[in-house]
Amino acid sequence: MGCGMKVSVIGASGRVGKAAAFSLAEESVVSEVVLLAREKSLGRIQGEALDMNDAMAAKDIRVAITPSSNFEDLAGSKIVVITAGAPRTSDMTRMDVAKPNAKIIAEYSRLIAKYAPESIILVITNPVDVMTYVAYKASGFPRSRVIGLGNHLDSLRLKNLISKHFNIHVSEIHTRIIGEHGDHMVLLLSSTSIGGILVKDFPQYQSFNVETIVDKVKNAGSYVINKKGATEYGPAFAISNTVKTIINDEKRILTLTTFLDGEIDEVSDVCLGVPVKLGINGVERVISVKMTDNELEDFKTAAKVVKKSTEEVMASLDEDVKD
Ligand SMILES: NC(=O)c1ccc[n+]([C@@H]2O[C@H](COP(=O)([O-])OP(=O)(O)OC[C@H]3O[C@@H](n4cnc5c(N)ncnc54)[C@H](O)[C@@H]3O)[C@@H](O)[C@H]2O)c1
Repeated sequence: MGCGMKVSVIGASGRVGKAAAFSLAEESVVSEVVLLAREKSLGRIQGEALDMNDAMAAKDIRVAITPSSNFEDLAGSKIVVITAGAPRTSDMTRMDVAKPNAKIIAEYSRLIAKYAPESIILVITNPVDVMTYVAYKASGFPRSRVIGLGNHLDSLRLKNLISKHFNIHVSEIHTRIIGEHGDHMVLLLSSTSIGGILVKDFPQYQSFNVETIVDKVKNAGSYVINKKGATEYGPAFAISNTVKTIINDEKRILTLTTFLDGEIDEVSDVCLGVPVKLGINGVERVISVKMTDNELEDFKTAAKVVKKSTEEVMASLDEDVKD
């Protein structure tokens, strides 16, 4: 195979997992994608792998796509993406599935620590901020190597909406959502810029309704789930984008979930979405952003809410995960 790295996806029979695996297989920096699923889903992921192989041949891409239900196949992975989890229907909150998902994440994190002890874990399963905390504790990995997709997708959704409103190319939009990947997400409006100019200085800002935009981002996932049953392409590309940033050691600043230890207004012992500098070893550092008083207040509320949920979920797990 090429000189790229091995990436594994746990939960690859699911919609986000298979879309992410497909998107990862296309990345030139990835030499092997392992599709991992439970024994009962092995036939399905074998079919997915064959189908993906045909697509790669059409694009002249040489990549190994390995379907497996054997966790020993995690060995040598640079990154392990976890998308396994109980499904969330449009009437369920992300917290409704927190406790059952925490058991799944704890179990898989231990297996990752056993078979791929040098890897970076990228958690997708919701509620992603709480699940990242569970993966951090259960794996015993340093915090730099346990990351959640956090607000990356929220921030991409926001970029899209701002691009549409101002009718300016999406690559010119610099904006960020931090906090919880959920109801307590915080739009950093004060530092949002378009082509280097603060968004508030644009004439179209007069008709820019911040509350409506935030609501649209908050409900974007449920809206898609309602229409087509699941989100796939958005999360898949947000995942492959994050993986590529790590493998290429790009040092980009993405808004991902990480364990906080007082870097932002002394918020600690909780995993939340914040801007992080990302490189080959995972999170290099948390970027402390300048916020208005209101933004900071909202961020602290998000921290409080996620911490409370995390404590509830951790209390439901075995003793050895809580250490
Ligand atoms: N963080 C984000 O931005 C983001 C975006 C989209 C989806 N998600 C989350 O990703 C997860 C996957 O979503 P999906 O649409 O692919 O769901 P899905 O139901 O299509 O797939 C879930 C996968 O988990 C597996 N699974 C279910 N129960 C399991 C168990 N008890 N043990 C082991 N594996 C089990 C299934 O077999 C399947 O492979 C969900 O938690 C969803 O909320 C997060």
